[in-house]
Amino acid sequence: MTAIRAIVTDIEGTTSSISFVKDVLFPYARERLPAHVETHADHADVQHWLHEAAKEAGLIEASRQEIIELLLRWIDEDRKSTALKALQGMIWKDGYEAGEFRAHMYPEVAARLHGWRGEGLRLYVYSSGSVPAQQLFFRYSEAGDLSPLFAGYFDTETGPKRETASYQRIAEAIGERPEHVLFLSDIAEELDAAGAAGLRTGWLMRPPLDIPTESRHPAYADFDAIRL
Ligand SMILES: CSCCC(=O)C(=O)COP(=O)(O)O
Ligand SMILES: [Mg+2]
Repeated sequence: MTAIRAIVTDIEGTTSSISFVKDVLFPYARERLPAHVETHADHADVQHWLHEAAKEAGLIEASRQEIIELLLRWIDEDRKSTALKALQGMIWKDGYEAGEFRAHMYPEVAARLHGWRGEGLRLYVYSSGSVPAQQLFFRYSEAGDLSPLFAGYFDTETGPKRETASYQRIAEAIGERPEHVLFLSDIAEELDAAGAAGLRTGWLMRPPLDIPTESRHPAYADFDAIRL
């Protein structure tokens, strides 16, 4: 078997629970998004992402209020829009820094990440959340600051998570042949795309899911079960 030299992990459903993202992070951003956009309307980055959101929706000359309503709808639909994710990340920063929440980590994740680093593997994140949101997530985790463990972060600016070309770009960016890179996710379509790019894959099926006897990607109940 080819040696694994780098691991790229998804966040939601893989290192951390879906419910932390859906029941804590998304409502926090939803509640504060209108006021955040209004009070930061003169900031260049906020203006940029509002413009990008309107462009994505094909809205011409939309008012700020219309774009805010659009973004709230996208939060409800869990749309993986790069513009929405950038704005959500800015709002979550306030929550993390005020100590209102810490990012959930499944119990074995921190020790296993430390273990892989100790074995010389390079670790990366690929999530729909923006790169700044990912950095905050691991910096303010329930298991302490895990951000020093990661060599880099990728978001949808690299491409959608269900497209093969995104994984080809990631392998190229980290300077490894795809067969030396293991991608971990809970979503079969993401793993299919990574596998088609030649990456090794690991499907996290956390309890109460049962590990099937056969599956199209190697399936694991947690990080400790992963065999490199
Ligand atoms: C960076 S934490 C928030 C994650 C997020 O916004 C999201 O949509 C989850 O996407 P993932 O690709 O990690 O499943
Ligand atoms: Mg996921």
